Amino acid sequence: MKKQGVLLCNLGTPDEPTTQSVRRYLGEFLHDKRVVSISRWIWCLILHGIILRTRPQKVAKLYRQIWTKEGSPLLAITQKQRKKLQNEINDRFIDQRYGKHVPVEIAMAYGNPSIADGLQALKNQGCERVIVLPLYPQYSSATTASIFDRIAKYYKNEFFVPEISYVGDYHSHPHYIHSLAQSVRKFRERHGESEKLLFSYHGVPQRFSDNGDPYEKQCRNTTALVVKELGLSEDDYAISFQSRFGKEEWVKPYTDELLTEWAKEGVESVQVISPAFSADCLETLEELAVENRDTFLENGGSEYQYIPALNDDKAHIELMLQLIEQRLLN
Ligand SMILES: C=CC1=C(C)c2cc3[nH]c(cc4nc(cc5[nH]c(cc1n2)c(C)c5CCC(=O)O)C(CCC(=O)O)=C4C)c(C)c3C=C
Ligand SMILES: [Fe+2]
Ligand SMILES: [Fe+2]
Repeated sequence: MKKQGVLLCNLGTPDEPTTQSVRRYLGEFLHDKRVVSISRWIWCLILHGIILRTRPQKVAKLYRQIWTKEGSPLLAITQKQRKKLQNEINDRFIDQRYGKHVPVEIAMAYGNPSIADGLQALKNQGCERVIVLPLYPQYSSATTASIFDRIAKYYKNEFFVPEISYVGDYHSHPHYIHSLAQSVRKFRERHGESEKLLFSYHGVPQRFSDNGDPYEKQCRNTTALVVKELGLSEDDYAISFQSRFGKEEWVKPYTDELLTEWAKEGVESVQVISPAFSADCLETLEELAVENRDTFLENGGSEYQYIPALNDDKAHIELMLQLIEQRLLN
């Protein structure tokens, strides 16, 4: 029986909310061809000449607003997810079912702990089979595939490559859909209903969809499935895309524009959920919960509430466990 291990992956975050640390993180992130694919020399000129000179200071200020005692929310939440998942694996005697201890490690595509750190930790524990779970419910080449690239890069220098089982996406997994629907229901039990429910996803350039990246389609499908489970009608909800970066066209509608339109049309209350994020981070805690809230209220809306990501909720850990158990070999 092969010893098996799990690698929980996410995007990554700076080590500190300082200009220097954010510059290092953005430098690594924005050099990835999966994220920005324009001609290298043109992009390096723009990146080093403009973006890395101006953006880090601005973004570090935003990180300082969401930073916690435990560090960046994205990393702190991923660490909690790991701990709870490991406890579940131990408590349910999954180890015994699969013969040997099943360790769970975390890794980030950019920053720390890196994909190489995570794979090295599993190697040190003797894993001959690795289940990679990118915590991106919807597949995108900018996210899921960039983790795949880093895994391949790590093994280029290794003599032994373990068997790898890779979770491509889980955008329509029944337990994921149910967990999202439950999170809306529970939020509404506590805070009451809003006029509109907005499903705001991190966007990608329109070019991605045109070239066959299934991300947008999967976001739309997740929304349709959650809406069906909640029994909402067309007027009750909408889908939108946030976090645009750069000058090209991104998939539409844009979250900030839709919120402005709604507020101007007289929509008074909105609740926003962001299903592409498995952990709250800068894009939800600052952009969605603060910036977009201001946009809605400044344009005439009166109530705006953000529904937190699934984070380390019991149902989310259960979903991860199901995704892993489907892939563990006896
Ligand atoms: C959830 C899926 C994500 C997709 C798809 C995605 C695509 C994508 N992102 C950028 C550029 C930036 N994203 C940034 C932050 C960020 N992005 C995601 C997730 C997805 N990105 C997360 C979880 C985070 C938050 C990280 C944190 O530390 O909290 C940033 C950094 C912040 C900033 O400078 O604004 C950039 C830049 C592109 C270009 C892209 C698709 C091509
Ligand atoms: Fe460069
Ligand atoms: Fe992003």
